[in-house]
Amino acid sequence: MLESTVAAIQPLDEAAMAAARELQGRLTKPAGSLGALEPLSVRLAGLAGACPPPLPEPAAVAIFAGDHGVHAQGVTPWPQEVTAQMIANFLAGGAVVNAFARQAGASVTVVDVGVATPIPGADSEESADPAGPRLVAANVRPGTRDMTVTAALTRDEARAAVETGIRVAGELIDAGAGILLTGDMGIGNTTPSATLIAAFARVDAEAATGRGTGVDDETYARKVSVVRAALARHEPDPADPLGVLAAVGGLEHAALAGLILGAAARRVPVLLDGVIAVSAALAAAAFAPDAVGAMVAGHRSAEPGATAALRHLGLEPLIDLGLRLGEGTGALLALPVVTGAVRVLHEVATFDSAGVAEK
Ligand SMILES: Cc1cc2ncn([C@H]3O[C@H](COP(=O)(O)O)[C@@H](O)[C@H]3O)c2cc1C
Ligand SMILES: O=C(O)c1cccnc1
Repeated sequence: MLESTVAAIQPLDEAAMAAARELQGRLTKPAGSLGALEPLSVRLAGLAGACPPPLPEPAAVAIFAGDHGVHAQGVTPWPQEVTAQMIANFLAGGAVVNAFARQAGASVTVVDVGVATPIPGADSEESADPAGPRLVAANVRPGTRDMTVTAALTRDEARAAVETGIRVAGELIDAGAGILLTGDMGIGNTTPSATLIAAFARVDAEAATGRGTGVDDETYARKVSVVRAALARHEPDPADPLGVLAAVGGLEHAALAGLILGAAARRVPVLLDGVIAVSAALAAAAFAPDAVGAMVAGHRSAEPGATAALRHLGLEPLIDLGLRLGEGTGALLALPVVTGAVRVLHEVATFDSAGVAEK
């Protein structure tokens, strides 16, 4: 499934992009006045192979959740159980991602791809709201292994998680989604994110590592040395993305890479959230460079590694609000910007049709 998905990812359609550029030039506004929205609309036309491209509706957030063996190294102040507890919170609709999803009109799908502790209330018989958040049980293993000691995952485990992401993308698109948004939950996951960014974007451990949920100076220094130790132990080869994900990734990172590949193969845009998402996007781009055409960077996370990853991908984030939460929150806040970029091509009059004089 991974190989056939990668093979299905094709370059953007040049004719549709030319048509969108030409249309942008005829709309009743000075050329270029919509800034970053104009090249975004052109790229989405190229992705859809149509001008105008479809409005990116409805939106679906997929939150991939997993735990991390490297938690044992003291890289986060939060207990591992918080991953499972936050899943219960997502399913009850009480997290920030739920508030923003309601605002944006997006569905929420939570995928347990490798949580280590029981999800409170997950086995309850209570009939869930069919329109409410949904849990997909796809646990590959209860958390990764500690990457400072051994590979986090076997190649087969990493592949299973990637293929879960591809499958979820296909299911959401089959159910009608016009855009996918990445979400994550996994206590400790900014550490593998930093390691993936250092490996793929070839930046130093310190440049790739941030303070995550707000660690103190001592924990930050430990975190950088954990990233450095993992890189030294595994010497991950960016030309072998499955190997990199297995050595130093997380199950949610692998699944997010799969979601991105699955969206790109179906030519549906995927709106990236923060540092976890962009580290997974580096893996997706290593599998299939043309997958970058389907990626829209929602926001600039406060994590320094996110900026390094976006630079490597050649993506400019749409918004920059200093967010450092994850869950899909930054992607959801950026969604109206993406919709606006496309809506312009559908609804704005041309100088000709509106009888507005040109300069
Ligand atoms: C209550 C709570 C809710 C969250 N929602 C997202 N994250 C975010 O923080 C975690 C990564 O940070 P670190 O690597 O420092 O542990 C991830 O679970 C991420 O999604 C949360 C973290 C907490 C504590
Ligand atoms: O950038 C993010 O998404 C992020 C940053 C810190 C902690 N969790 C997530």
